[in-house]
Parts: sequence; structure tokens; C-alpha cells
Amino acid sequence: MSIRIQGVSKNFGSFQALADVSLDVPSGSLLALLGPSGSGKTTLLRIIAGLEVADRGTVLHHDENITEYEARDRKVGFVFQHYALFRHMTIAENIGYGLRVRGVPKQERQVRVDELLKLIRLDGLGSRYPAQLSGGQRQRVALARALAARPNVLLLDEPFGALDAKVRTELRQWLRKLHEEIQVTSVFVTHDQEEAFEVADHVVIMNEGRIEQVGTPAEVFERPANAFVMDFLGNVNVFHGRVERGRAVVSGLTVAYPDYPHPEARDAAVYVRPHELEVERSPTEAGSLAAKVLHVNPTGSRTKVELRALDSNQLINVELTPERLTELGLKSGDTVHVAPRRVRVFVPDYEI
Ligand SMILES: Nc1ncnc2c1ncn2[C@@H]1O[C@H](COP(=O)(O)OP(=O)(O)OP(=O)(O)O)[C@@H](O)[C@H]1O
Repeated sequence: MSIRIQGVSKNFGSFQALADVSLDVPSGSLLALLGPSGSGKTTLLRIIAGLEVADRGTVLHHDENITEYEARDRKVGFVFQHYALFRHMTIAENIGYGLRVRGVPKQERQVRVDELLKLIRLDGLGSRYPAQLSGGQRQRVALARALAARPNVLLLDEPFGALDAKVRTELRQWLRKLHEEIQVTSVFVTHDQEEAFEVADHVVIMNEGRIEQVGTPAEVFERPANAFVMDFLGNVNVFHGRVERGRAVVSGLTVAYPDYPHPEARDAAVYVRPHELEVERSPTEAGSLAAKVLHVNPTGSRTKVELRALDSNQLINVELTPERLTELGLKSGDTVHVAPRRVRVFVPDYEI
């Protein structure tokens, strides 16, 4: 069941939580809403669920306009961060609760609950109580409960937010596999980039009630639509420079920027990710920034090197492979030359 959101706006008093948001969630996909705190992710999810009413705009399920439908008529399943299970009910009773309320006969309920217990890999534990399960297992039960009535859409709001890092990682992979198995259209809210990238096949980057970009994890990471997305998606070096005549210039460094062919110079931000910076012992022909090595921190498969540009004093973060580090033999205090393999240039208020 696809979801289509068209021109949805929502105000809380004078505060605009969502500003003219439109989004398509293809049938069977798993889409993550990713953005900083307060960007409107939960509000959008609640509007899809029917728990919140939009001031303007429409929500369609498939081609049906469900904007006016109550939550219970929308056939959605929810999992929240703190969607507590009923403590006095067994796991099986918890999972079957919604079916019981809907009057599904006992036998049919039991078959469905057993099916779900298998799906969440907790078969045999149906007679336990929530207190006898780990936090991760409890969230899997919450998910089974959400799926019990075969919803058209599954909505998850920071479902693993309260769990520790190791369990979170396991549950992400588990959710990914589960989704491949059941293929129910799912929307997942998180402020954790790694989580969004690992779980979802499409990521929606939100900021201040607007959608900044929609794409696969690779698309938004490799081709960020704007400076906000670039910044938000992690560790990045930002150099302040200018653009003019098809070039972007940061002190000694010049790179081609054909998107700005005009002769009048404008301020620009030049973004380079740490693994897209090369370190050389001598200046490169294409232009490089002279910098002093502050720290070399070889952890894991990448070595993090912190440098300071000689002319601007700006801190620069570089990631090198262990092989490259050995080749260079870098140590603190060395003066080197840093050159980007790839840059993204953003010119404020300039539409390409
Ligand atoms: N019922 C409400 N009344 C007033 N303001 C609200 C209400 N619900 C949300 N807001 C405000 O709307 C903005 C967006 O909230 P929302 O919960 O959608 O953001 P979010 O991106 O999910 O953030 P978080 O990651 O912190 O949950 C916030 O500034 C929040 O304070």
C-alpha cells in the first residue's frame, strides 16, 4: 500500500511544525524520516497515522484519500520508543490483544500469534511475561503486536531509541531482514544517520518542517542537495572561499565549478569529506593547502589525521587508509599539503 502526502502543513500555535510537505512512500518500501530534533519527523508520522490532524494538505493510501479517517480506520500499525507492553499479560496475550479487541475468534488468534512469535524469533516464549524478556526482545514483541492485524502500513517512531548500542545494531539488521520477509510499507523515524542508512531503502532528510532531500542512502550521501544535508550527514570539512568564472577558490586551492560561470565573485562554502582529502609531502600541481599535522589516530580500518591549515589556522580532518599512512610515515608536527579528490560547493542564495 503506497502512501502519498500532498502539501501537508501543521502549526502548533504560531509555530510551524510542517511547511507544505509532499512525499511519496512507494508500496512495500521502508523509508526513514531523518532529521535533527524538532524538524517535524514525529508530527509527519502522526499525521500519516491519523493521530494528528493536518491544517492543510491530504494523505492518500494507495489512491484513497484518508485525510479525514480516524487512526483506527487507517489500518496502520505503530511501534514507539516507549510503547510499553501490558505487564500483566503474557507475550502471546500482548501480541493477540488487538485481535481480541476486534473480536477475532480465539483459535484464529492463536494461529496468528504463533505465526508472529515465529516471525520475531521468539517461538516458545509466548507464555512469558514482559518482565522476563530483554529490552530488545520486548521491542520485537511490540513490533509483532503492531503487525498482528495485518496493517497496510507500519509506522515506527525511534523504536530502538531506548536500547543500548549493541542491541540497537542487532535490531536494525533484524528489522531490515524482517521487512524483506513481510514487505509491508513502513515509515521509520530516527535522528540517527547510521540507523537510517542501515535500515531504510529511502531516506528523507527533514529540517525545520521541510523536506530537504529524498533519496537512497547512497544518493543523499554522495549527492547532497544542499549545505544542510551535507552538514547533517556527518563529519565534513567546511572551507570558506569564493566562486567566480567557473572556479571555486579557497586560499591556495582552486577547483573547477562550472555551475557558477559569472565574473562577479560570491562567497561560497566548499565541503570536503575527510576520506576525500589526500595528504601529500609536497604541494600538488592542481593546488593544495599547506597544513601542520596535529594528531595521527590510527583506529580501525581508517586512520584519522587532524591538521591545521597554515594560512587560516582552520582545523582539517582527514581519513587515510593504513597503507597510505605507512607510505607517508606521518607524525605530529610534520608540514604537509592537503588536496581534495572531490569537493561540493554551495553558494548561498544562488540557484543553479
Ligand atoms: N502537540 C504539540 N504542541 C506544541 N508543539 C508541538 C506539539 N507537537 C510537536 N510540537 C513541536 O513541533 C516541532 C516538531 O516536533 P516533532 O516531534 O515533529 O519533531 P521531531 O523531528 O520528531 O523531533 P524529535 O526527534 O525531537 O522527536 C517541535 O518543535 C515540537 O516542540
